[in-house]
Amino acid sequence: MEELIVITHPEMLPGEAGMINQLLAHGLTRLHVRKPESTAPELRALLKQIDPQFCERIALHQHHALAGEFGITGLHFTETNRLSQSLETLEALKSSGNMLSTSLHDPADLEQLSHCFDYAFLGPVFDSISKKNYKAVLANGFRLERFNFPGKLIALGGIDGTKLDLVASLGFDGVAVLGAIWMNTANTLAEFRVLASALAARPGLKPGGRGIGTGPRLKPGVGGEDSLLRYAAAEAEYPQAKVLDCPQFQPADQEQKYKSGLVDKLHFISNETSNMSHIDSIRLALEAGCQWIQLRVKNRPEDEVLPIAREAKQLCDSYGARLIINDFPRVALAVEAHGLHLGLTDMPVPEARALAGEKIVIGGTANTWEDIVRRVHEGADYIGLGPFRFTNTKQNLSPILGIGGYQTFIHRMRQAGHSTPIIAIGGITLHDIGNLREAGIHGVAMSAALIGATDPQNTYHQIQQALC
Ligand SMILES: Cc1ncc(COP(=O)(O)OP(=O)(O)O)c(N)n1
Ligand SMILES: Cc1ncsc1CCOP(=O)(O)O
Ligand SMILES: [Mg+2]
Repeated sequence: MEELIVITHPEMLPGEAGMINQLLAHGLTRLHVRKPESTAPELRALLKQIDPQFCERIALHQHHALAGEFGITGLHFTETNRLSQSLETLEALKSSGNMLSTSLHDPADLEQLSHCFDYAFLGPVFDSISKKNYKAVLANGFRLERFNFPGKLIALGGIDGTKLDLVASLGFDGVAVLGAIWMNTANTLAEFRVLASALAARPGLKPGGRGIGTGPRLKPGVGGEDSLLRYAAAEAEYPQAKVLDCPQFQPADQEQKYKSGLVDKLHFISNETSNMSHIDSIRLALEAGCQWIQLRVKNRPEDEVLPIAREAKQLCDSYGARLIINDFPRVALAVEAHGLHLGLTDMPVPEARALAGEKIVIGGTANTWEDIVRRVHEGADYIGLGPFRFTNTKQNLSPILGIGGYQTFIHRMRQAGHSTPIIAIGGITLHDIGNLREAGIHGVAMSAALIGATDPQNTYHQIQQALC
C-alpha cells in the first residue's frame, strides 16, 4: 500500500492555501480539492494561491471547468456525477490527458466501473472522523474484490495512522484522509508527516513504485537502512526534487521520530524596525506562507510582551499557524502558545516543562557541544543551534559556527546517538539551506531573509523547496 491522498476540508479555512502549499512542499503527492459548497470564483481564489508547480498533483471535485486555467489534470467524479456521464465524455477526457477518479460506496459497483478511471475511492471504510453520520459501509469480514478494474483502490473514511495496517490487509492500494489532517488545523502538517512516515515505514511498500501523484515519493530505506523517511524523486517525474536523507527519523528512536514530525522545518523569527511592528512582521510571514512563528520581543518587560503575544496568537490562529514564544514561559502559558524557545541563560527546559506542561513544544539554544548535550539531556524538543554567521538581528552574538560547526556537531551527535532535531539560526539565506541540509540539520530559523525579501511569498516557496 503506497498512496496517501489528502482531501481538503469541505469549507474554506483561514490560511488554507498556505497549509496546502506546505503539505505539497513536504511531499504530498496527491491533493483532492473538494469544496462542495464553493462557487467557481471562490474556488478560483483558492487555486490562485497554490504554487503553480504543485497543480499537477491536484484533483478537482467541483468546477472542472477551472482545471485548464491552472494546468490541473486531475478530475474527480462523485458517485452521482459519475452516473450522469456518458462513456464518450469520460473517454474524451481521458484521451486528452486527464487523470480521472471517482467515489464508490458499494464494492460491487467495481464490476461495472469504467476503465477510464485511474483510481477509485471506496468507503466509508470506517466511521468517519469528521462527518458524524457517515458510517462505515463495508461489512465485517470484508475483503476487497477488484473484479477487472485495473485502477488503484483507495480506502476512504475514518482513516488515521492506527488504521493503516488494517486497510492494507483488506487489499487497498492506499488511503485518502480528511478528518485526521484537518480536525486540528494547528497540527495539519504534523499529522501529515506522522501519517506519511507511518505509511513509509510499513513493510510491503513498493519502493519507487509509480504512484497516482507526481512529485517526490515517500519511501523508506533508499540507499541505506538508517533512514526511515526520505523524500525521494525519480528525476524524470519531478526534476526539482532532491533525494534527501532525513537523519532525524531513526527507526530505533520512535519518540524522536514523532518529535521531528512535530517541529517545523522553517521557523520565522519576528522582528521590529522603525516602520514595522512585530505583528506586522508576523503578518508578512504568514501571508508568505510561514506556519511556525516565533515571537521574539527583546528588551521589554513581560507585561508589555503579553498583549503582543495575545495579538500574535490570534493572528497565527487565523492562518492555522503555530506560535512559539521566545524567552517568556509564563506568556507562552497565558496565551496557550504552541511552543516556547529558551536561551542559554533562560529558565532550564525541565523547569519550563513543569510550568507549561507536557503538550507545549520546548526548544533550547546551543552554541557549543556542551550546550547540545545539555539540551539533549534536558529533553528539549529541538535545539536552536547557532549563530551560523553574523547577523544584525541579534545583539551579543555567541561565536559564529559556520558550516563546519554544523558538520562537526551533527556528526558528533550521530556518533553519540543523539537525534534531537537541529534548527540552524543566524544570518541564514535561501542559498545556505542546501549545505545546511547536507550537514544534517532538521530546519532553519530565519528573520531578515524573509522580512527583507522583495517577494516574501516567492522566497518562502523557494525556502520550502530547498528544505524538502
Ligand atoms: C530557533 C531559535 N534558536 C535560537 C534562538 C536564540 O535564542 P536565545 O539564545 O534565547 O537568544 P534570543 O533570541 O532570546 O536573543 C532563537 N530565538 N530561536
Ligand atoms: C535570534 C537569533 N539567535 C541567533 S541569530 C538570531 C537572529 C536570527 O535572525 P536572522 O535570520 O535575521 O539572522
Ligand atoms: Mg532568548
